[in-house]
Amino acid sequence: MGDPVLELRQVSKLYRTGGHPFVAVRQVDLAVAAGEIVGIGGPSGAGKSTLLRMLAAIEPPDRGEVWLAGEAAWRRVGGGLRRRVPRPGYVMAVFQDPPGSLDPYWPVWRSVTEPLIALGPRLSRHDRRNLARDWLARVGLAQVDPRAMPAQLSVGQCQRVALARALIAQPAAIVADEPTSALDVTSGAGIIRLLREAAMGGTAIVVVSHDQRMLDVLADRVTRLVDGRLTDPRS
Ligand SMILES: Nc1ncnc2c1ncn2[C@@H]1O[C@H](COP(=O)(O)OP(=O)(O)OP(=O)(O)O)[C@@H](O)[C@H]1O
Repeated sequence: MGDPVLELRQVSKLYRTGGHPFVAVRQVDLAVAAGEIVGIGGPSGAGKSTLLRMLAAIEPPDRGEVWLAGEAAWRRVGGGLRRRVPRPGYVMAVFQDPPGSLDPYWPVWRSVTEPLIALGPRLSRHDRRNLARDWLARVGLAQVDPRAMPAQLSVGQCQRVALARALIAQPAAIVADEPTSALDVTSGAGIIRLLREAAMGGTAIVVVSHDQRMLDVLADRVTRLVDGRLTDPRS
């Protein structure tokens, strides 16, 4: 088997609020292989979102290491840290606040197709709109005009736009924070199907949620984060 797509090695994260240190994530080890879906449950404030941000190499850990495809994601350069990902769009994140994670001044087509720009293909505005229309249909938003602005969409629709944006560049990994929280049962089932399809295509997926049933249905392996510590996987 090759290197894990995403890996945390003894990762800890500490926040200082009002001068008081608070350990949000404690010595977590986690490795996710290509095509694997890992679910992480746990109570509010357990550190799940913090863990996802570190898996996506958005935020560096204070202790331990994040590895992507067998390479350290953060390198010390001078006095600071430099982020290194194997390629643009290697890991795509879907955050908990879908409207807030879309640029409010961009039409939906632009947000959905943005990850493709970093990968190099020169696409006309016309092509980008058509591609966005296809991907919107795949996430159950065939009725949404790609020229719509985020403010014209519901929270659940924004959540699906964010998922289309994550899927479009066929990333090596997707990390998703409560990806079905704003959706009705049918739409949620559609998202679960899309994530499964992505995993069958080789994408490593980590989903955090309070919804234990959804995690049980979706994931190959479900674990829990409690007070920043990962408990033993249940399967
Ligand atoms: N940027 C930050 N600065 C200070 N404290 C933070 C920061 N981000 C998170 N925390 C704290 O770290 C802890 C874990 O937060 P986190 O959002 O990771 O939990 P969570 O399990 O995702 O919670 P929820 O399920 O409610 O979203 C919380 O106590 C939170 O207040």
